[in-house]
Amino acid sequence: MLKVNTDIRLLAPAVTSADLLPLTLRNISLRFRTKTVFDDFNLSLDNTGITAIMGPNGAGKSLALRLLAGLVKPDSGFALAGSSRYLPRNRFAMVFQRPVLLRRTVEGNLLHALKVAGLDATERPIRLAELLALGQLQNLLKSPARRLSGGEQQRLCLLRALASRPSVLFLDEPTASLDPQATALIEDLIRRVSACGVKVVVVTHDQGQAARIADEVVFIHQGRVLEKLPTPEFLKNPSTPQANAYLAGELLIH
Ligand SMILES: Nc1ncnc2c1ncn2[C@@H]1O[C@H](COP(=O)(O)OP(=O)(O)OP(=O)(O)O)[C@@H](O)[C@H]1O
Repeated sequence: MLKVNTDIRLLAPAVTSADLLPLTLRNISLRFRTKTVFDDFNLSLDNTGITAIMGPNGAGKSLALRLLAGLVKPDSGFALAGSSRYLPRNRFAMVFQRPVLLRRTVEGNLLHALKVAGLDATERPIRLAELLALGQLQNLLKSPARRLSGGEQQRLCLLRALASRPSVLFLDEPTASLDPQATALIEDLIRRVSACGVKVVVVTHDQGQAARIADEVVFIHQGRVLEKLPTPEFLKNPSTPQANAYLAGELLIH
């Protein structure tokens, strides 16, 4: 475990996230051929902490995350960061459910990310060592990234996302296929990133994970936000029958 001041030097956003909040989706419509995913979808995230997006399969969670991050363009409506329709993609970072890593070593992947983040060549080795320590990957420095275990790959993806010291971190089911120990390491990192002032938005199906790390939960069902509540309240006392059924593990088809 690194010290608090090291965390801040490593993880605090290069520019505070304050001007990017709320993250907003306004009057979004999105359809694929015959399927309408969103029809006048609205969402506003003003909480500076960790927001979990939950909901059944196909509800629109991943697409909502991608719209917020500016990775998907809606048919109509728009995303806002703060009051601006210009989304500063260089201040956003995204980690996907399935790690996508370069065919290089752990070191090669991180050095590439640090170069892209604009660090000059003399600074990169220092930051590389700090990031490796943060993710407990020092011993795997020279290993091909794609040969790592699922948990190690996901940790590397998270470190790579943090290389640019983003203001907002988007995570799409980052621990979906990981065991409890690997999940705990990722959650510890997410909590520390958030404590340093990075706005975190995470899609998860894991109620335990929401309870452990999220300050609030947004519940999406069939392309609509049905709930937006502090996590304990959502988990104990959701107000809609759909969220109750989802939390009880019932199939939500309609
Ligand atoms: N590129 C695409 N082409 C066609 N349909 C798509 C595309 N991307 C998403 N969809 C559809 O949009 C709907 C919402 O997708 P999304 O990935 O946001 O769901 P989700 O809530 O994240 O689900 P899950 O929990 O299963 O990951 C789904 O019905 C999905 O099949």
